Amino acid sequence: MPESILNRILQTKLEELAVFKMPEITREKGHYSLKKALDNSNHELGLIAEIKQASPSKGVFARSINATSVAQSYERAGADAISVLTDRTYFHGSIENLIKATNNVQLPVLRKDFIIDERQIEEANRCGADAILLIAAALDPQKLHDLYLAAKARGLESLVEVHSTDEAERVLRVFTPEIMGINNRNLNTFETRLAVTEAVGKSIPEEVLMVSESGVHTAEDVRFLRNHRARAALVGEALICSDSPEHKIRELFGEVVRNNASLA
Ligand SMILES: O=P(O)(O)OC[C@@H](O)[C@@H](O)c1c[nH]c2ccccc12
Repeated sequence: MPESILNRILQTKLEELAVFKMPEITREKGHYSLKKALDNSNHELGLIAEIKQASPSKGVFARSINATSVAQSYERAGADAISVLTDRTYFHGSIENLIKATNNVQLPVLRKDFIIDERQIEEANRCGADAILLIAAALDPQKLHDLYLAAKARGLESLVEVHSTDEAERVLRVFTPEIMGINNRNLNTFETRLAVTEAVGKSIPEEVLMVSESGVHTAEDVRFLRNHRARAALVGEALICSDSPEHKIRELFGEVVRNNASLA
């Protein structure tokens, strides 16, 4: 059987953690709430806009980016929150990009990485992050719950990511996260289908804020997700690859607002 990409990434994380050094900085600001920001979105569907330079499936999208100006352009265009990929090896991200984003926007910032150890949460907190990603496919549910509580103890929220009904049910047997993400992309094969949100969403309780992640490219995609109970979308590639992220955000999310306004 071919080795899965997720397993390869997790192996690299273990190697990185073996030589991990905690940054010697202290957090200098309070925490923004991701949940509140998404609940209070001005869009019909909340938006977490992601700073992502490359991915194992698609290669490099943006060779050099200025994380400060990208984060600010997302904020100007009305994003409710920012996600910053910090994995270097597979996604060309960095902790420096996380620090740039948290220092330069007044929005909640999510640290997007493969988090398997409490030290990565402490690091995220020191760098000013407000939330972290916890991936069900990478952690057993009990460990995931431990990390969720370790984040919460530091004032950080967690986006708990699942890709299948089975994964969702395994997490929900242990605890009910406040925010759950349904990744439309399979992290082993990278196949991406928005219908994953439709299917897996059925097993997510009403009170959980449900975020649909990956593969959102058009206003029609946004409408589809909204019609299938998603309350927010996490969008990376479509924004990074457009000439103007601001224009793209309006194209994706503006139309939904206009449609509804015309119904009123
Ligand atoms: O670039 P996209 O297709 O808009 O996807 C963004 C985001 O959902 C994706 O980067 C992502 C979702 N879950 C992850 C876990 C690890 C790394 C990356 C991800």
